[in-house]
Amino acid sequence: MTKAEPDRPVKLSCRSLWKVYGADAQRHVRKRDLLSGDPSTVSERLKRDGKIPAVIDASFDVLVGEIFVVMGLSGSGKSTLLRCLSRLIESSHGQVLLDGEDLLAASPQRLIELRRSSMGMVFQHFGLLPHLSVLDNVAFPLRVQGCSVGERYARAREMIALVGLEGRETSFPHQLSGGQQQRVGIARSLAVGPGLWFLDEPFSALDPLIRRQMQDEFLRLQKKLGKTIVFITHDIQEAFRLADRIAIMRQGEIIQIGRPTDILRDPVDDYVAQFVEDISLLRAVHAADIAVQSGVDYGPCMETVLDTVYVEELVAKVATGSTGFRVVNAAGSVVGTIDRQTVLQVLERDRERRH
Ligand SMILES: Nc1ncnc2c1ncn2[C@@H]1O[C@H](COP(=O)(O)OP(=O)(O)OP(=O)(O)O)[C@@H](O)[C@H]1O
Repeated sequence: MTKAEPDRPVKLSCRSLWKVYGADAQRHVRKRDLLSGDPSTVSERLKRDGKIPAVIDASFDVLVGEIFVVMGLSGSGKSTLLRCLSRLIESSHGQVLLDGEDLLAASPQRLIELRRSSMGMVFQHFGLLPHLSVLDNVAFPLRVQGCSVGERYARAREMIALVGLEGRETSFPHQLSGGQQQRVGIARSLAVGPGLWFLDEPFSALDPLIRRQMQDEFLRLQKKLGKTIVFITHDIQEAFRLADRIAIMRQGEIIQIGRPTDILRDPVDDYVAQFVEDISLLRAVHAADIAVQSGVDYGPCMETVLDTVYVEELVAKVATGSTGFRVVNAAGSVVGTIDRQTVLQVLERDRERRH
């Protein structure tokens, strides 16, 4: 298996993926044409020929256990990319490897198996079966897999509890709010225990408050489950809240891939810089990003914090008297320290870039 980081194997690998729409594109777009020049020139040529290059030469790796967010404006190609990755549609060219297995070469039978056992999918429109109860909706994919009644109801109840819908097992979709329906969709997609989870704008039909709650819920679930996730959104705030890494798409091309803090610090061009100008550094930079290996003791008002907390939290602590921080990871090992001054510098930098 390829390794992008020493201890994080690659779950999903996408190599030079293209999807071109248009009359007879599948027949008329030849692979050698796609490879006949630099991708931007090829894509301009395709457009002149009346084709729509929806995904242009996309390459990236998604690591085991990471939330990989694909972000872009409407029409930038996000859904098309996701559909090519899950092979809901056929790409025009490229390679998609799931745990090293070439998905684009998989037989229809193998694809069905993979979809049933290894991939979960959640879409914006919840896609629940209206005539089935919550319990039966969640148990449905297990029925398709051929699990016994006892087994599938037990698992479905477990998933319903996981998404906080205990007590609503006998309700029907129309009796639930949008947020609750999406929870059922999430429970259903998790029922088969997929290692890879595709989410296409799962919260965008929800109003802002519920959306925020669902994002928190999603992060809580992910902490527990540690799935590998490809998450599509057009909402930059959502992308920055959820992502381990973000891929930014513009007109079919991925123009930057990076951790939220790297994108903020070093946007690849003015387009990306404008996109992220409203994002607060305080909610994008984590303690781990500014910790240094110094071993300095900042005295009795030094606090211990997790490496995943945002600087926003550190600012609040500094305001109430903290003199510095000892930063630890989830296993409790010290990864570094942060002095009060560094926290205040991030605050200052955030003020400068937003004024
Ligand atoms: N079946 C199709 N036939 C022709 N063109 C298509 C088809 N599906 C998508 N497109 C075009 O491909 C481009 C990318 O569309 P896509 O739906 O992937 O974008 P998106 O970023 O997901 O947009 P949104 O956020 O609005 O869903 C658009 O120009 C769209 O019009």
